[in-house]
Amino acid sequence: MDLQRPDSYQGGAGPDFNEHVLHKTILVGDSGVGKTSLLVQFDQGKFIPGSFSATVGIGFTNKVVTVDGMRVKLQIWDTAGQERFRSVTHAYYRDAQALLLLYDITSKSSFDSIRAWLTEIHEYAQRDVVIMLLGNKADMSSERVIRSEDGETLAREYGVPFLETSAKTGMNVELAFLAIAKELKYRAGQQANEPSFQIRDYVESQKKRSSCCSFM
Ligand SMILES: Nc1nc2c(ncn2[C@@H]2O[C@H](COP(=O)(O)OP(=O)(O)OP(=O)(O)O)[C@@H](O)[C@H]2O)c(=O)[nH]1
Repeated sequence: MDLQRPDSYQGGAGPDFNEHVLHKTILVGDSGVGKTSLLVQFDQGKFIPGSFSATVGIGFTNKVVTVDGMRVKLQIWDTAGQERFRSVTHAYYRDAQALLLLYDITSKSSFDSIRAWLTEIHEYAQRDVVIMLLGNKADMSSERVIRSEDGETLAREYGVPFLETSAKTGMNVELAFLAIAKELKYRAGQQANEPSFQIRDYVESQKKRSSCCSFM
C-alpha cells in the first residue's frame, strides 16, 4: 500500500467536480528550464533525454486529476520561454487560474529571471491567480548552483508555494499539479462547512511526508 499518495492524477473513478469547467494552468519560465519536459512527465510519465527543441508559441494538454475523490479538469498550457514569443504568451495569462513558474537549479540566470516573470504575471494575469514556484532539474545535483533555501526564500517573499522538481525522475511533478488542482477545486466549490485549504501548507506537509519516507 502506498501511504504517500493521498490522491491520484489518473482519470478513473470519482464524480466530476464540474464536468464543464477546464481549469487553465500555464507553465512559464526561461527557455530550457524544462517546462515541456515537466508536462510530458506529468502527462505521459516519461522523459526524453537530451532532445532540446525550444517550444514555438504555445500549446496545451488536457489532464484529469482526481483529488478527494473528485475529478478536476486541468488545461495545461506550455509556453515558449524565448523572449521573442513573450507578447504571444502574455495574451494567455489573463484567463489563467494557475501559473507554474519554473527555473532551473543549474542556471543562475533562470533563477534571476524569476522576479521579472513575477512582475509580468502581476501585470498580465488575474489578481487571484494561483502561483507556484518550481526549481526544476533537481536530479542534477552535481551541477546545482541554486540552493534549495534560495528557492524557499524567494517563494516566501512572494507568498507562493515552492517545490524542487525533476522532469527526469518525476520527483514532485505529480505533487505540483495535484496541489494546484486541490487549490482550484477548493476555490471553485468552497462550502460553508468545508475546512479551509492552504496550498502552501499542503505543499509543505507533503514535502515533509516525502522526505520522511519513500515518496518516489
Ligand atoms: N536532467 C534533467 N534535464 C531536464 C529536466 N527537465 C528538462 N531537462 C532537459 O532540459 C532541456 C530543456 O527542456 P525543455 O522541457 O525543452 O525546456 P522548456 O522550458 O520547455 O524550453 P522552451 O520551450 O524553450 O521554453 C532538454 O534537453 C531536457 O531534456 C530535468 O528535470 N532534469
